[in-house]
Amino acid sequence: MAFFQPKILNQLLADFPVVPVFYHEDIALTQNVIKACYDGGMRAFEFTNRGAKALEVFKAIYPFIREQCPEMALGIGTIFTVEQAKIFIEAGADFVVQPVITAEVGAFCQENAVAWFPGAATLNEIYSATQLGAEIVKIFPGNVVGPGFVKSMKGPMPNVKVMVTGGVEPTEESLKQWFSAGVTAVGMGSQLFPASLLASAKFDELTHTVASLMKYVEGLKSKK
Ligand SMILES: O=C(O)C(=O)C[C@H](O)[C@H](O)COP(=O)(O)O
Repeated sequence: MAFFQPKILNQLLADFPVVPVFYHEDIALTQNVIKACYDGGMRAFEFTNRGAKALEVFKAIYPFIREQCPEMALGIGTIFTVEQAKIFIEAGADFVVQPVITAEVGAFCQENAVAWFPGAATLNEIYSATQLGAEIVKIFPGNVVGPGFVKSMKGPMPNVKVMVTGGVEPTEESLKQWFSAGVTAVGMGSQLFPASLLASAKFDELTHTVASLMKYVEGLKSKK
């Protein structure tokens, strides 16, 4: 059973609206990354199902998070099937992220009281996702559609909440553009965790970057 129920998770994303998206097969490195993100103020972490060791690493980071980062939710991304959703939910996933919409995955998450963030890149897909029960729809790939897409989409669908991922840059300018376009949250992966940073193991630097991004977003939200 998920530690964070969907309603609480959705609020957590709205309150801490920058979500790190990460995969690595090294458990210790992944734990260091998680702790750095937590210390910098992030409260939801998306680990992606992108490699053969995804389940093994997930099972190791779950207890680490519960012990060392008690206010952080752990989700699983890159889920396509119910079988995949099932094994990660059994391993403790608080939320399930998809690059696509699989209605059966949505239904399975709802039956198990786990927050579900399906991926959409068109208005039809966004609409379908909400009809299937998604409270926050992931817009992916963000760098392809751009902030203008979110702004225009909010015209006919002002109440739909979106989290954009894919190519989101960890800079103030990029955050300003996305949040002023109307996103509820953003996810960021490769640009927040460049290979050079992971190789140098400068986790203090990561905490510092995360803290300044979170502070900047807090400022953007309070201006609204
Ligand atoms: O597959 C999923 O379920 C995902 O969540 C996809 C990720 O959001 C992006 O791969 C992150 O993109 P970058 O920030 O460009 O690294």
